[in-house]
Amino acid sequence: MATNVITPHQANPVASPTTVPDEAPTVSFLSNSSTTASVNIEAKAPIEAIRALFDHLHASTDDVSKLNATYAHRGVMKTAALHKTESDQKFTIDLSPMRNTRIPQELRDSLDPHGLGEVLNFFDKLSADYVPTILDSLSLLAGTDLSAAHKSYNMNYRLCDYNPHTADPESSNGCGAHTDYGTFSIIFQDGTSGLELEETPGTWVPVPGDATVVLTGWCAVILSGGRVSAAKHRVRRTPGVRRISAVLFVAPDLDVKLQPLGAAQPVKSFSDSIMRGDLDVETFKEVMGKRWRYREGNEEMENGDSISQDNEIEKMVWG
Ligand SMILES: O=C(O)CCC(=O)C(=O)O
Ligand SMILES: [Fe+2]
Repeated sequence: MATNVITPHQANPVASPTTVPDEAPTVSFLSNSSTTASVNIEAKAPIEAIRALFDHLHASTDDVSKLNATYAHRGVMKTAALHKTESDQKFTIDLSPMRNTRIPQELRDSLDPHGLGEVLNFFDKLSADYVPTILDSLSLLAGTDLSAAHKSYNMNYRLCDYNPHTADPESSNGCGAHTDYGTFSIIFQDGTSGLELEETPGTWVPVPGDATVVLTGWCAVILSGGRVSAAKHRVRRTPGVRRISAVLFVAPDLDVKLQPLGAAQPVKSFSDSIMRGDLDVETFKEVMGKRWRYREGNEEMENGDSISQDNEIEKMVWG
């Protein structure tokens, strides 16, 4: 497999000119405007297990109900795309590693043979193997140590099924344009293209379907004083084509104040409220999550609320 070099600032993601052996892992890049740091992700997501889990749940509304009952607050499997044409046309399963332990054993026993056990083991091992290394690389870009703000492993394990059988099978909207809220996300894909990065406003660059990418999010931008930038991205659907992805989201601890860390002057101009440290991760996550769920079709907005998640956040961050 070619080594894919992905940065949001590159006109075309291209195979690296350096020759790599066939078995070389796909390489992912964290990026800021002038520097890239590479992280070799050798892990391969259990795509077959993820597909099997979705197939089972699509066929068993009973198991979906049981799974969703383990997190009555928001549910675990999001199926709004079944009846809403205007929302993202995909199915999502959000597994919180903190909550996994609370899936009753009986349900684990019935879902593990359909892939759940393999999926959870994959993410648990992935986070143990890569989160510290990636935080170290990001700390170099940020010019400050980020590990102290990430002690509790505040993570989300997300599975996505861009399935042709949704309310609007012809829609190209798989996942609307957004910037992830946390520190970084690792995206695994099943070989199907569709993921795109925004290079300059309005210019979208496709990511090869077999690349594993690490994308930075808003929390990395703020904690690094603007030394790390975050890529806006989206997923386009090809009608009739199924696409499976798996994403590990890593965010700072919930009580961390979102302000530039360390003694160095920020390189971007942040809002007064960010500079004062008024906003903590938990509050930020709540604001981001509301807009996110609206786009996914899982929550209605109040009249007058902005539907554009990034505009709202940009106002909070840059003032
Ligand atoms: O499915 C993908 O490739 C990306 C999904 C994504 O960006 C997200 O869930 O935040
Ligand atoms: Fe994302």
